[in-house]
Order: sequence, then structure tokens, then C-alpha cells
Amino acid sequence: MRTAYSVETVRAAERTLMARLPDGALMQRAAAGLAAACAQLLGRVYGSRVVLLVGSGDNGGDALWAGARLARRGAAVTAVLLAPGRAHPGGLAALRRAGGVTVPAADGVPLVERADLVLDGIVGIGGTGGLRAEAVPLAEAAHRSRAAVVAVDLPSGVDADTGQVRGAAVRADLTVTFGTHKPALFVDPAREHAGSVRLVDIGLELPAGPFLEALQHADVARLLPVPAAESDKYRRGVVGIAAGSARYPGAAVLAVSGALRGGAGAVRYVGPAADAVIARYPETLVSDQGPKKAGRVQAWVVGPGAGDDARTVAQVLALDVPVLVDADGLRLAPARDVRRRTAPTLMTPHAGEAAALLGVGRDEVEGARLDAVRELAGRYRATVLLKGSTTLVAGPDGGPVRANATGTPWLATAGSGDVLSGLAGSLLAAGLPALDAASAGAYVHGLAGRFAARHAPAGAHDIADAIPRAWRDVREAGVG
Ligand SMILES: NC(=O)C1=CN([C@@H]2O[C@H](COP(=O)(O)OP(=O)(O)OC[C@H]3O[C@@H](n4cnc5c(N)ncnc54)[C@H](OP(=O)(O)O)[C@@H]3O)[C@@H](O)[C@H]2O)[C@@H](O)CC1
Ligand SMILES: [K+]
Repeated sequence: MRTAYSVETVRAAERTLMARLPDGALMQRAAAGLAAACAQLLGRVYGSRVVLLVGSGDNGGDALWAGARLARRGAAVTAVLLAPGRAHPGGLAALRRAGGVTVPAADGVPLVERADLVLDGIVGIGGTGGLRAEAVPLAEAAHRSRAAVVAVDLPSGVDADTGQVRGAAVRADLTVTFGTHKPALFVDPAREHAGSVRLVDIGLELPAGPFLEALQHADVARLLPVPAAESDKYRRGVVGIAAGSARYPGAAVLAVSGALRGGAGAVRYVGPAADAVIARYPETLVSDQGPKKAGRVQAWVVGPGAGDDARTVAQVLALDVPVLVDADGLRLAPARDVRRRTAPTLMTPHAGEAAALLGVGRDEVEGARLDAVRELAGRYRATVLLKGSTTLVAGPDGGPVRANATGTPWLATAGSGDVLSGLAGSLLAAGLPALDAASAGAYVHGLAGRFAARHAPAGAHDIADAIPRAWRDVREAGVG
């Protein structure tokens, strides 16, 4: 599991550690890791052209010390000083001793354009807001140029704790971050600016409860249900799908397609699309009695393609088993009915649906995804999975938010969300707690999207068909 901590926690851990170490030791650790990552990226350090963008704080200090290391290995290093009187004095002296030179910001653009490597040390966890005016042309030149752009700790201009980007921000190919990941590195829109991310251990000791966590194969492998020898379909869990309408039978078929691959022992369908469901998946148990009388079900999925069927949504919410509410169901589920439930509720909106529930614009949700997912989880006292390129899952009682790293833009295809609702619902029926069902579901779904879309566009059915492959991939890597 990868974890991220807030700036406040990082600062506290930094203070504790600094009190035990000689002055500057932490920065040396950071700079050594940073220089090594740069050297690896460059391949050949000797003769390469390296430009450092240096702000007024320790982030710039890291860049200067790393630049000095690269200069000692034969790189031609120039530091562009954004705040000339305030650049880190020790780092500046080290760079000069190693043969590096400095120029003012106004002279930086042509140098950046000709560089092999640009190190972004403009601002790190001490930053607020987007890039300041003098840094913008330099960041743009770095983006245009053929240089590899390496962000120091964070891409400058992003908000470390929220992943928000207010104004211009550096776009990096690689971010070398120190001590721990920062939330912005897992959450869009900031995450997109970070490129790939490398963590350098500087010895920070962090508390047990992170701010954010991102599951990896081994974590998901531990969560995925495995039938025991004596399992029958009921013990493995039956998932009920109350979805689809005469107008949207496809949503029902797709939700069932995800549910059949999600580990439950059986899938029960209720709704007006039974013929379409049976035609495609004859193994589905179909009931025409409505959710209340449908027979044994350990978790329900309600909402995909439901149109205006508020009655079914209300019936499902009144049942005392875990319920996943998606798509039309979100609009039809009154907050008070969700809050009143004692069994877990999992809501799975995309940004547009989340915006409608919160009464804000879609841009607002997309720009501040962490805030939005937590706000919804609090308001509904439910687990909320906010879909998107970085899917986030928040539980009703606070605690770490989970960010999913397997997403791909290929998942943004019609019906892909229906497949996810079936898959995550199936995991709920198999007995996973809502936070785990949501995050393991998003993980496997994202991976399936990647497999389905390798080199070509894929439809929602292809994603469902790729779930077994993704599941195997996770189990084989995780269990060994
Ligand atoms: N934590 C750790 O364990 C370790 C941390 N280390 C490193 O230290 C970094 C944090 O250093 P830091 O505290 O000096 O802050 P930093 O990010 O350099 O900002 C400095 C100043 O920039 C300014 N500024 C603000 N917003 C801005 C903007 N949008 N655009 C431009 N400028 C802006 C503002 O000053 P102002 O101009 O407002 O007076 C602010 O005070 C951290 O990210 C990591 O790299 C490592 O060395 C090892 C261990
Ligand atoms: K930076």
C-alpha cells in the first residue's frame, strides 16, 4: 500500500527528525536521491545541459544541492533564480563550488529551451496557489522543450494537500518526492502534472493513520474473495441487481456482466430488462417480484438505467443488507433515507452526478475531488466512490481516503460505470466492507480497462470480459 500524508504531518515528522540530526542532513538525503534519479533519467550525466528553476525556499535548496552533485559529474548546470536575494545560501555556494552558474529569471527561457533536463525547484510543500507570474514562462518553456522535467517533491503550483491546481503549474515527467507521498500525487488534477513518481526515503517517521492511501496488487489480492471448499452459492453471496428499464435495458445487462465476475455465488436480477439479461447471461436468476420478495440476496445494486423508478430505489434502500446506489439511483435516493440505513451504503457517482448531489458545478467537483468525496460521504453517512481518472473512495466516518491508481482514460466509455457497479456490488455480497468493496472493485475494473483497451478502444462489455484476467493478474502477483 502506498500512503500519503498531509503537509502538517510531514512538517511535524521533519521537526522531530531534524532535532536528532546534524544541520542540513535531511536536505542532503533528499538531494542525493534527487541527483541519482536525474542521473538515471539522463543516462549520461557528463556533458548534459541541466537547468535548475530555483525558488526562495528549501525546495530550491534541494534543487541546488542536487545540481551541485550533477555538476561534479560533468553536467553543465545553470540555476535560474526566481528570488535571487533569497535562494538557499548553502545550496548556492555548493553549486558555484562545483562549477555551476546562476542567471536571473528574465534570462531563463532560452536556457530551458535548450536543456536536456530541467529541475523544478520553484516551490514545494511551502507553496500556496498556482505559479507566480515570473515562473509561468519558464514552466511553459519547460513543457514545450524536449528536456526531461523533474519536479522536486511536487510539481510547483499544485496544492499538496488537496490536489487542486489554481492557476499555472509545472508539468513534470518525473516527480521525486521526499519522505512520503503527498496527497496531490494521487489526486487529479495535480496528479496529472506529476508524471511518474519516485519516493526517496529520508528517514521520516510517520504516524499510523495516513491521509490518503492507494492500494497495490498485494493489498487487493488479500481482499478478493476466495471460495472455501464447502462454499455453495449462498455462502459465496448472492448479489441482487435492480437496474435497467424498458428504455435502457443495456445498463442492466452490463451491471449483471460485472456482477457475474465479482466473486458472488449468484446474481439475481429484478426489473423490466429480464429478457435482455437472460438472453446474454442465462445463468442469472430472474425474479419478477420486486426487490422485497426476490429471494435471498446479500447485497443490492440499484440505479443503473433506472430512469425515474423511485419506488424500486426506495424499496432497496429499505432492505437491511448492503446497498450500492449508482447512476439514476443517486438522484432518486433521498439523503435522509440513506442516512437512516444501518447496513452499509455505497454510492458511486461520477463528477457530474456528485456535482448535482452537492448542488455545485461539475468543474468545482473535478477541481477539488477530495473535498467533494468527503463532503458527500459525510452528508449521506455512506461510503462514496467518486469516479474519474483518479477514483477516490471515502468512508462515512472520516479515516484515510483511498485513491485508485489503475484508472485509464479508456474507462471513460458508455456503460463502464454499470460494469463497475455490478462488480463492486458483487464484492459487497461476498462480504467485503464497503470501503474495501469499492476500492478493490475500482482497482480490478481499472486494470480490466487497461487490458481491454491495450492499443485499441474498448467497449464496456470488453471491460467486463477482461475482469477475470485482471483478477488473475492481481491474485498471481499478490499471492505469489
Ligand atoms: N519536509 C521535509 O522533511 C523536507 C523538505 N525538504 C524540502 O523543503 C521543501 C519545503 O521547503 P520550504 O518550507 O522552505 O517551502 P518551499 O516549498 O520551498 O516554498 C518556499 C517559499 O516559496 C514561496 N511561495 C509560496 N507559494 C509560491 C508559489 N505559488 N510560487 C512561487 N513561490 C511561492 C513562499 O515564500 P514567499 O515568497 O511568499 O515569502 C514560500 O515560503 C519541501 O517541499 C522539500 O523540497 C527537503 O529538503 C528535505 C526534507
Ligand atoms: K517543485
